Amino acid sequence: MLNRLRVLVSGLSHSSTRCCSGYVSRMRFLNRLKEDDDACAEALSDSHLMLFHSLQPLLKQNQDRSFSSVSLHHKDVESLLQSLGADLSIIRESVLIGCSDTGGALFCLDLAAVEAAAVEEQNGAKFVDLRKSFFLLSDSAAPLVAKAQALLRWHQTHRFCSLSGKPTERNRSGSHRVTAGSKVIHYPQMSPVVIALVHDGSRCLLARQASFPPGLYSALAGFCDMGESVEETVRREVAEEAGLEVLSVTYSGSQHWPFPSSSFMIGCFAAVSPAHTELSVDHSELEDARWFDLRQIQTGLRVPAPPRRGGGGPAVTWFPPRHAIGHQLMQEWAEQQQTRHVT
Ligand SMILES: NC(=O)C1=CN([C@@H]2O[C@H](COP(=O)(O)OP(=O)(O)OC[C@H]3O[C@@H](n4cnc5c(N)ncnc54)[C@H](O)[C@@H]3O)[C@@H](O)[C@H]2O)C=CC1
Ligand SMILES: [Mg+2]
Repeated sequence: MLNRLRVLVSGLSHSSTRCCSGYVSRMRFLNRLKEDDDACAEALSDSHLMLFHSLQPLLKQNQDRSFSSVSLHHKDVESLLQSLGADLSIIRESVLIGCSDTGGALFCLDLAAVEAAAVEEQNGAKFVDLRKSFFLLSDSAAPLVAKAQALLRWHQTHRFCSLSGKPTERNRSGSHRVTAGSKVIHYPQMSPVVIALVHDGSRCLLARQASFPPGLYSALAGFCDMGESVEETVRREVAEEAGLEVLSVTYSGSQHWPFPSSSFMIGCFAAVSPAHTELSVDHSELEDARWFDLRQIQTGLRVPAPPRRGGGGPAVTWFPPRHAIGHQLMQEWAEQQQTRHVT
């Protein structure tokens, strides 16, 4: 499942600026780089940098037609910037995002200061909007690209202290910013959001907002209010949006979601009574909400996201891509239903 602990990559080198194999070693290595500016600067000089331009990741198409993000070694980024006559000091803006599969630290860098087309041409790749990238990248690659973009965005939008209005300065890894001349520290933040697959025992409830692409349905979602527990948010959102009373809430998994700015999605199942399933949809929030049975969910899960455009007919019903937690909830529910029918 999406957020069951997924070990990013393994590393084998034992030098001080590279992480060792094993999850504990890698996490301690990354934590040291967050806290020690000198160690981080040293690691950066022998690291790969995932490239962005104006928050769009650089993607290249592989021989098997799949897509991957482009990460260049520090020295290749220097060569690239030199060839474009750009200031090499922008590399200092790199943000630490994890460990690469060759064992070194992995950073990301936004090349907004140089011409996008020149970078694309030199790398045989394209800068692609993040939403589009999500549909092109594999479900193992998309989360790291999303994390990188979210951190770059956070740095771009937190250049000033919200308390004093003074400029903020980042540490070397980019794990936090400090208000100039003070000890006020600012850390990247996510907004907690619940996403709940409401079910009545044999069907589940999906909805679409007017802003969704045609035919897309997903589980109900909503931002947590200050002071609320996850269970309270689920009960409130389902009551507000669909007019239903939730009887019980079960946690499934979680996910960082970069749109429109970082949310922390908490995925749950929400049971309602099969005797009280009549919907009263809040049309200021939702364009439509409907009950789907197992067969309809299984059919929808097989439709590629987004589906190929047909010739003007009614939009086919489709669900979020495989790596979205909305998809994972539907998949899990369908598997549970199937097991119930078999046993
Ligand atoms: N990963 C996935 O599968 C899915 C992710 N989502 C994400 O969940 C998020 C929340 O879903 P919605 O139904 O839009 O939420 P929602 O039902 O809470 O409605 C959004 C409204 O809540 C208010 N709001 C309260 N706190 C807010 C905050 N911290 N940031 C922004 N607006 C806030 C605003 O008025 C906004 O228009 C969306 O950003 C969407 O991208 C939604 C469905 C599927
Ligand atoms: Mg909502």
